[in-house]
Amino acid sequence: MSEQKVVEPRTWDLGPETEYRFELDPGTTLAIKLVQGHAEIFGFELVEGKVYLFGYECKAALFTWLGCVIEMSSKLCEPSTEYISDETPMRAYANLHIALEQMRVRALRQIRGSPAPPGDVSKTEPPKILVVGPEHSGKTTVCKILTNYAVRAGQGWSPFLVNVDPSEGAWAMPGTISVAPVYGPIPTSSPANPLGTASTTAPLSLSSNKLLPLSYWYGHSDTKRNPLLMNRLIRNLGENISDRFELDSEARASGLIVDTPSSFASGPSSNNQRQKLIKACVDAFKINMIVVVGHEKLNVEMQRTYGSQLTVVKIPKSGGVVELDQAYRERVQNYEMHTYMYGQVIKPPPGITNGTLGGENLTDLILSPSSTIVNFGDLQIYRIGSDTMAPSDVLPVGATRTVSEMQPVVVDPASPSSGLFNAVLALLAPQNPDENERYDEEILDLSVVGFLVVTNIDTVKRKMTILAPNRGSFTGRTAVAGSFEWQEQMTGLPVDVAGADSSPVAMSAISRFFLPASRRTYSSYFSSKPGGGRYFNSAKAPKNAVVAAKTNSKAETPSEVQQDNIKAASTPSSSANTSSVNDAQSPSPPNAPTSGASEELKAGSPEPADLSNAFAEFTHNHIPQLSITSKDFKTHQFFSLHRPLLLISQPSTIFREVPSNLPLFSSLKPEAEQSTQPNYGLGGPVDPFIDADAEAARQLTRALTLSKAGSTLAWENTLRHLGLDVNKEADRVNLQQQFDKEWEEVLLDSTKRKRRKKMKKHKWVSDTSNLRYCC
Ligand SMILES: Nc1ncnc2c1ncn2[C@@H]1O[C@H](COP(=O)(O)OP(=O)(O)OP(=O)(O)O)[C@@H](O)[C@H]1O
Repeated sequence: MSEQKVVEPRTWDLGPETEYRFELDPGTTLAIKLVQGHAEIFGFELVEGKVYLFGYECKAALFTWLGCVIEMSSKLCEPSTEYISDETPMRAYANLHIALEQMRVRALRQIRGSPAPPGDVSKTEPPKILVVGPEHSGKTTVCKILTNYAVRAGQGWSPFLVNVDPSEGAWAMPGTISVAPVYGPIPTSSPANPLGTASTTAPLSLSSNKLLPLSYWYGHSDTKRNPLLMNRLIRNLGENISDRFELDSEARASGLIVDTPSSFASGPSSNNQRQKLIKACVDAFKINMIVVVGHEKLNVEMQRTYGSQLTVVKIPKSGGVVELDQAYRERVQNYEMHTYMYGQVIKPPPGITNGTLGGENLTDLILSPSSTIVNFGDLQIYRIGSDTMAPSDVLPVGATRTVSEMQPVVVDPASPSSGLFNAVLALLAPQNPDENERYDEEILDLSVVGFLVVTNIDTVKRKMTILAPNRGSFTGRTAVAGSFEWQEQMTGLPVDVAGADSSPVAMSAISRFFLPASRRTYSSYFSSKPGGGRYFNSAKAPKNAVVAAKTNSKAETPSEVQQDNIKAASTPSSSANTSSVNDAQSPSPPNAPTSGASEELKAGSPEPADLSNAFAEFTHNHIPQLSITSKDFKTHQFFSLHRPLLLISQPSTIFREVPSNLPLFSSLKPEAEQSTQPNYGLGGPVDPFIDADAEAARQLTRALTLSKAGSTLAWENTLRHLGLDVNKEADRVNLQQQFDKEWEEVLLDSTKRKRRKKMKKHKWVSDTSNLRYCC
C-alpha cells in the first residue's frame, strides 16, 4: 500500500548575522525560498519569493546581515546536515571587501587622472589578491564572496577571477586553470559549477552571469604531478591578463582575485615546488596582496617571504567549511565533466514546480552533446610528458629522463597502451598558421576551446568515437590528454520520483528531441579553426553511425542513442535496432572498445536524417561562406573577451530564416558529393558558422566604435555648451591620438603576441635531458 506523501514546507527564522548551513547527500535536492528580509549565498543575493534549487551534494550556507525568514522544500527532501550558526567570519570578509573597494576607487581615480584628496598619499594600485590556505579552509568560498561583493557594489566593477586550482575546474572541466572577468554575481547551486556557468556552456539567454573564461589545460588534479607545466601555464594566464589590462585600463581598476589549490599551502616551507608556484602566481598576476585563510604558520611564512614587497593579510576560516574526502572530490569532478557535456540536471523536490538554478530556468541549463566517429589520423592527440612521471627533482642523483615533463608526446590511439579509451581531451585553439612563427612546445601555450571524450576505439577500422558538445569536424585539430577519465554512470543524482530515468544520459537523450542539436555553443571566445568558426558544426553533414555489435552490455553515448533511434526509424530491419535502443538505455558503464562496433549509415539513403543534418545541409547550401583572416580572428578574440555581453546576441546564423521551400528533413548528401567540398585551413571542411565569428567581430567592433564616437560627441556638446572651441581643445586632440593608438594596438595585437611568444620561447633553455624554466 503506498503511503500518501505529505509535501509541507518548513520555515526557518534567521536572526541578524547568522547563517543557515546545509549539506546534501547524493541524490537529494533542496529548494529554498526567501520569504522575508535579505539573504545571500556566498555573496549572491537572493530574490524574495524566488525558489532556488541545490543539488549534486551541494554544501553551502545562506547568510543574512539583518535577519530573514526562509522556507525549505519539505521534510521529504531534508539535507543530511543543517543548522544555524551565529559564528561567522562575514564581518572580517566585509572589512576586507571595503579595503579592496578603496583600492579600486583610488586606482580608477589615478587611471582617469582625477586629483587625489589633499593629504591622501595612499598607493593607487588596484587590488590583485592571491588567496592561499590549507585544505578545506574555504579559499574558493572567500574568492566567490569577495567577487560577488565587488560586482554588487554598483560601481560597475568587473573583477578578474582566476582559478589556478586544477582539481576544481571552475568554469570548465577539472584539469584546467582559467580566468574570467566577472560582471554579475556568481550563484551557488551545485559544486559542479563552483564559479558559475560560463556563457559558452549555457544558453545565450542566461541572465545572471555572462562568463567568458580563458582556460589552459593542465590535465591533472594535483599540481605536484607536473609543477613545471603548471608554472608555465600560470605564466601564460598572467601574460594574457596583462595584455587585457594594457588594452583596457579601466578594467584594471577592478583588480583580480586568484584562487589557489591547497597544495600551495601544504608541506614544509622549504618545499621548492610549492614556493616556485606561489612565486609564479605573484609574478604572473603582479600580486600586491596575499590573503591567508585561517592558517597562522602559513601567514608567518608569507610575511617572511613576501612581507617586504606586498601586503599579507590573514582572515579567519569559517566554521562551516566542510571537510571533503577524496571520494567526494572524485564524485564532484565526475559531476563537473557530466555537467560540461549535459548541463545541470537537477530534479526539483516533490511539490516544487517553479525552482530555479541560481535564478535560471532548469530546462535552460540542459545541454545536448553529440557523438562523432573520426579517423585516427583526423585528430592529433598529445600527452605532455610521459604518463607516469615523478618531478625531475626527485629523480635519483645523476638520473635523467627520456621524456621531459614539458615535452608533448604524440599518442597513437591504435596502441593498446594509449590510455585514450574514456579519456577526457582538451581541444586546443589552432596553432599559428605561419610556419615561421611555430616553435617546439607551442601546444603548451595554446588555450582550450573545448573538451572531448573518447568513448570508443575501433582499432580494426582505425576510427574512434568522440563525445563533443557539438557536431563537427576535428580534422587537423590538436587535442591533449590528461589523467581524467570519463565515467558514464553517475552516482548521486536525484532519482526521478515518477519512476522515469532522470540520469543525465537519459535526460539528454530525451532533451535532444526537443532542443536543437546545435544549440550548445562551443567555447565562443576562441575559434575552432584558424581564422574563426564559433561553432563546431560542419557544413558537411556528419555521417550517422550505428553501433552494430549489441552483444555486450555497452551503454552507448546519447548521440549513439539518437543515431540508433534514427536507424531504427529508418531501416526496415528494425528488430536488431530496437534492441540497440534498449541497450543504449542500459545504465551500465561502457566496456572495452569493440572492434568493428560501428558502421556508417549509407550516404544518400532515402530515409529522413535528423534535424541537425537537415540544418547542416541547409547552412551549407544557403549561408554564404565568409572567410576571416587571422587578424580579424585575433580582434574578435580580444573583443569577445573584452565585451562578452555583446556576444549574447549570438549566434546570428542559427536564427537565420529558413526558406519555405527547404524540406524540413532532407536526406544526406552522397559520399562523393561530400568529399568535393572545399577545404579550409588545416584540411577540415568549410565551417558554415564561420560567418558567426565574422559577424560577431563586426558587431563588436561597431558597438565599440559607436560607444567611443558617442562619448566623443557628448564631450563635444559639453564643450560647446561651455562656449569652448572643440577644435582647439588640447585634451580632445590628445584623446583622439590615444584612441588612434589603441586601435593600432588592437590591430597589432596578433603580431605583438607572436613576438612575445617568440621572446618567451627564448627564455626556455634545454639541457640534454630536460627543459627547464630559467627565470
Ligand atoms: N560557511 C559555510 N557553510 C557551509 N558550507 C560551506 C561554508 N563555506 C564553505 N562551505 C563549503 O565547504 C566546501 C569547501 O569549501 P571551499 O571549496 O571554499 O574550500 P577550499 O579551501 O577552497 O577547498 P580546497 O581545499 O578543495 O581548495 C564547499 O563545498 C563549500 O561550499
